Amino acid sequence: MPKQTFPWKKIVLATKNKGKIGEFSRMFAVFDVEVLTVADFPDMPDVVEDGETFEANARKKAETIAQVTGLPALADDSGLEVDALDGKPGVYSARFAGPDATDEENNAKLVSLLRDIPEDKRCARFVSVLALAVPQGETLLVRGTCEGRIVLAPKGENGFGYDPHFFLPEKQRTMAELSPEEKNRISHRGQALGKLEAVLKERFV
Ligand SMILES: O=P(O)(O)OP(=O)(O)OP(=O)(O)OC[C@H]1O[C@@H](n2cnc3c(O)ncnc32)[C@H](O)[C@@H]1O
Ligand SMILES: [Mg+2]
Repeated sequence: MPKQTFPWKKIVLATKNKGKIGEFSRMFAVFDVEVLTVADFPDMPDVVEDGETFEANARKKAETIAQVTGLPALADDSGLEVDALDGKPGVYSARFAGPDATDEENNAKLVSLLRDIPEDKRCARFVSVLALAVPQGETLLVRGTCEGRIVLAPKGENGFGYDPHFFLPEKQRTMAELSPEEKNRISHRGQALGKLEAVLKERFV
């Protein structure tokens, strides 16, 4: 199948998260663009995610990497919002259990906080904000969400992060039980990339 045209020849993924890189690589395979990551460049600065919103952090990551590489850069700032925890962990999802927390530690903290809350009160959503920064021009921001609920027992081997604890009622499976294609079709990241694609089509075709 011929690849769909893309406004640029190259794009840099401004993320160090292997799970995100895997998902984006698959999603970008339909476009005629070379996908690079920060690992392809020596001496990339570490971006401090000190914003109060997903938008602020995504913008900072994308603009920093676009500036140092001279290429369009796509960043994703994402996380989990649990209603019973007043939207936590939110922008702190990666560091929920501490500054260098692993996925396992973050999941253990999530489970410990929700243990006494009945399952029908454990509504949650994944949020992904994508920022596309181009060397000249305004940064584009889009937001995608995916609704579900938190289960205490992890299930599934796919995905990353909170996926084994994120249950999708309409699929009757956790996010980690979906194939990579299925996850991309319904996920917060897939939704956000769809919106970005629509904005790019409007601007550049
Ligand atoms: O900042 P970068 O380098 O992109 O990588 P990161 O892992 O630090 O990413 P974030 O700052 O955006 O933190 C998002 C956290 O939310 C969680 N998360 C985001 N998307 C997820 C998904 O699709 N499935 C499960 N957990 C996800 C995951 O634990 C991440 O550590
Ligand atoms: Mg991060």
